Amino acid sequence: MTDEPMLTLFLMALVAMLIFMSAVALVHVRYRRPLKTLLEGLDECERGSEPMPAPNRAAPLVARLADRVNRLKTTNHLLHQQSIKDPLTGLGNRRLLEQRLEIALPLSRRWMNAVSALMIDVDHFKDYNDLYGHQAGDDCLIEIANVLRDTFRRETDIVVRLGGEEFLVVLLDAEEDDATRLAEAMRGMLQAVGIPHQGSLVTDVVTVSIGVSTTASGWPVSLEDMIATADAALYECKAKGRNCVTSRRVFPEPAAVNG
Ligand SMILES: Nc1nc2c(ncn2[C@@H]2O[C@H](COP(=O)(O)OP(=O)(O)OP(=O)(O)O)[C@@H](O)[C@H]2O)c(=O)[nH]1
Repeated sequence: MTDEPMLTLFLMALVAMLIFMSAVALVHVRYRRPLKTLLEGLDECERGSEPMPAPNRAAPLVARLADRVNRLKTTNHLLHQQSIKDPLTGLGNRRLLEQRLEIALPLSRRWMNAVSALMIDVDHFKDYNDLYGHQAGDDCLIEIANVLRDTFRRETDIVVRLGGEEFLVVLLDAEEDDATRLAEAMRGMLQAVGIPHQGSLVTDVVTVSIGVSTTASGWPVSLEDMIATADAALYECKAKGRNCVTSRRVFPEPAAVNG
């Protein structure tokens, strides 16, 4: 072989190698680096609620992926919010209550704080619906939810609609007399709002009956115990003629105390 074909071959190999290396560098800059940033961003996202950072000079595909991930995160957040909210009143629902109490009840027990639950039931609500119609009934429930929001304003107050015309409020670090006073305030405020209810046997406006249950400080109790006791207190209210507040203390099962 002469020198000339060898040189040509060498130059061709050099050009091929340069093309290959440029391609590798291009893939690295346009895809690998942004993808790495994207994956690091995904890890960050999983740890916190920060939006996904779009990598600098990202390849269009990678930027679109970051955008999709962010949209999915927003949708997930919205779905979660919807799953813990009552759509009619905007208050929380039972799932929210359970989520918050999972943390709050053990903490309250450890700090020896009393916890109170208020079971709130609208008086003669079936008659209200029958007289004014279902839509008016819905509006009435929304108005009651507003009175609840106005009464229970602490960040730690948990206010939910359990379903139908039943609401539950859980007050952390609230003794029986504080809880009863607040329940009375709510009952009075709703009566003062004066939503007409000509079908009520109590008075001519919408009223509520409230059963209050309070745990003994430092004792283990479950949400079920609190609801059952508040329900029993509510039953007493209804028997006494409605539009009133009755309270009871919650005592845990002996097994729970020993366990
Ligand atoms: N408008 C409306 N009505 C509802 C909703 N959920 C439940 N209800 C009605 O609430 C009424 C509850 O009736 P009852 O459980 O008999 O209670 P009540 O008539 O308030 O009787 P007392 O509690 O004993 O005073 C029923 O007529 C249900 O149809 C709702 O989301 N919207």
